Amino acid sequence: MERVFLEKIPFIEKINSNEKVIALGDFDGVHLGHQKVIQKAVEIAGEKGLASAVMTFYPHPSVVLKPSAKRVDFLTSLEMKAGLIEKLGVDILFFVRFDLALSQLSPQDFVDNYLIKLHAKHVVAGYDFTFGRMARGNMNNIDEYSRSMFSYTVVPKVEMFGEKVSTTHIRALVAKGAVDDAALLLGRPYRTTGVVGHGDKRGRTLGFPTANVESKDAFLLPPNGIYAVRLIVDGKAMAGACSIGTRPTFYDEMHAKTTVEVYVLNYSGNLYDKEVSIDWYKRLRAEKKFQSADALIAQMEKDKADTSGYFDSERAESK
Ligand SMILES: Cc1cc2nc3c(=O)[nH]c(=O)nc-3n(C[C@H](O)[C@H](O)[C@H](O)COP(=O)(O)O)c2cc1C
Ligand SMILES: Nc1ncnc2c1ncn2[C@@H]1O[C@H](COP(=O)(O)OP(=O)(O)OP(=O)(O)O)[C@@H](O)[C@H]1O
Repeated sequence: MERVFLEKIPFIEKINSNEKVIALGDFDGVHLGHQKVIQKAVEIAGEKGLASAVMTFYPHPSVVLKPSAKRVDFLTSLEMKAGLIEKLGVDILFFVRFDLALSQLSPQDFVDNYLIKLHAKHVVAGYDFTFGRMARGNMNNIDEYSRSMFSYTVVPKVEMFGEKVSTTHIRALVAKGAVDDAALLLGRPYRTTGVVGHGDKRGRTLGFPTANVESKDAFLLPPNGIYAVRLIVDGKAMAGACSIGTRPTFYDEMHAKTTVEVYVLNYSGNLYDKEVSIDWYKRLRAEKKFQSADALIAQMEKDKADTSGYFDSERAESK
């Protein structure tokens, strides 16, 4: 898949002249609704013998339109988003720089300067997609702006649990720890990425060495607690119990710092400085302050058993 960053109009020299079917949207999370929109574009491109493309925006429009609300709750980094879109069979991914100037374009200027210039022959978006200043352009009036240069398809609402599958809903689920429900809407487990740093090295003295995962991207993290996860290292997925929290057994509130640590089941080896991903499957319990290290160890034994139990039953179900 070709990745093209479009910084400023005119960017015409960057564009190949292939006629395209373009799917439009922000696509944070690439959830089931987004997948439907993108798959539709790939399918129509196949039928018409055109190239398939996705147009997305960076940074996220809310970063520009509401700078006061510092966003730290993205479901996917730019890199993850691109990887997921690539898997859907898309030929070209356009990242359009979203700035105030872009937000002020009229719907007609957006259509002229982006869709027509990029040689769109067909456009696909969800039923609630909007474009142009004050969100005046939408899928009911897009035809008025198209200059008869492209046709279009509107993807109807994809629903689950009786409501629209949306990034807003998935963020709310992750934020309350319902990572199992979030996975149903994403079509895969919720994933965060990071690098394994050097923790306090206390874990091994407790008999539970942990990989402390430090993220550079502004991912949304589930709330403090213990989770059944898979840690992905060098392409290999390993079951683990993940603790996210301030370790109240060892640190008082004054010294509390949130860490994300994974105890990988049945593993001994060195994970320091590795780039890893965490797939979040199931919240097991809240974080607690224990009266002694021994009491914490007893609970961690139980967490380990609960994690094994969770993945055993998951395996049995998928057979
Ligand atoms: C499965 C698991 C459950 C944990 N549960 C708690 C807990 O309930 N309370 C707590 O204070 N710390 C908890 N921890 C965090 C431990 O205190 C932490 O792993 C230990 O202090 C080692 O820290 P270090 O990796 O920075 O050396 C848990 C860790 C794991 C792996
Ligand atoms: N559940 C859905 N069903 C059909 N189309 C959808 C659905 N969710 C998103 N889309 C479409 O996918 C594209 C990208 O949507 P967008 O990134 O705005 O996400 P969203 O999930 O609707 O997010 P938000 O919760 O922020 O409104 C748009 O064309 C949008 O209309």
